[in-house]
Amino acid sequence: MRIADVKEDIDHELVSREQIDSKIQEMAARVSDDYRDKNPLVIAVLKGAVNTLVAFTEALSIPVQIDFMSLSSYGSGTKSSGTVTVRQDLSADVRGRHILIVEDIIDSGRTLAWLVAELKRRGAASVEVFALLNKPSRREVDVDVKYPGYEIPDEFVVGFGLDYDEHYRNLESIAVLKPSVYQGEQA
Ligand SMILES: Nc1nc2c(ncn2[C@@H]2O[C@H](COP(=O)(O)O)[C@@H](O)[C@H]2O)c(=O)[nH]1
Ligand SMILES: [Mg+2]
Repeated sequence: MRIADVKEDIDHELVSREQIDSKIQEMAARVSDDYRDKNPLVIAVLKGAVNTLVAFTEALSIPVQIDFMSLSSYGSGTKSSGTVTVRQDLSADVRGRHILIVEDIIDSGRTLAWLVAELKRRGAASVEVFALLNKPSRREVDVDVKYPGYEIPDEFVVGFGLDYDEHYRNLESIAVLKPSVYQGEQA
């Protein structure tokens, strides 16, 4: 789906598909070098990171395993509740594994900080992060992102896996949603 298909809901495009693909290729090349001979386990946070995971793992030149975790701190709104809930856990045992987390976006940092700590608690040998988008002005908790994507302003974005209330995930690029779409939502 393209911006033109939902143009009444979109304020403007923020990251084009070409920019997304180019950043993912750049990070995949770095990761392929860094993880050669490490047999990493790539963990994607559902559902928003799915598009990034697929493009990223296809661009790698090393074999990896893939697993998923479904975490929620947002419910159906645009503001984090601050509490991370596990909706679906990993199927893999992370003990002794080199883990690379793939995330769509870092906002407060609470989701990632929780996940990194949890994977270390479970005995991972190492835990690093690739996040396609980052809103540094919103940070509440420090997170170390070894493979950063694009820094974006404090705006609510959708597309390339990111949703508002389960809509817009199949938009091909990343765009700012018009506030009129979500104004009036429950706090
Ligand atoms: N569709 C959007 N989802 C967003 C946006 N900013 C954050 N998020 C979701 O929250 C988590 C991370 O939040 P955090 O506060 O714990 O860092 C992220 O994975 C998304 O699911 C946004 O602008 N649009
Ligand atoms: Mg996410």
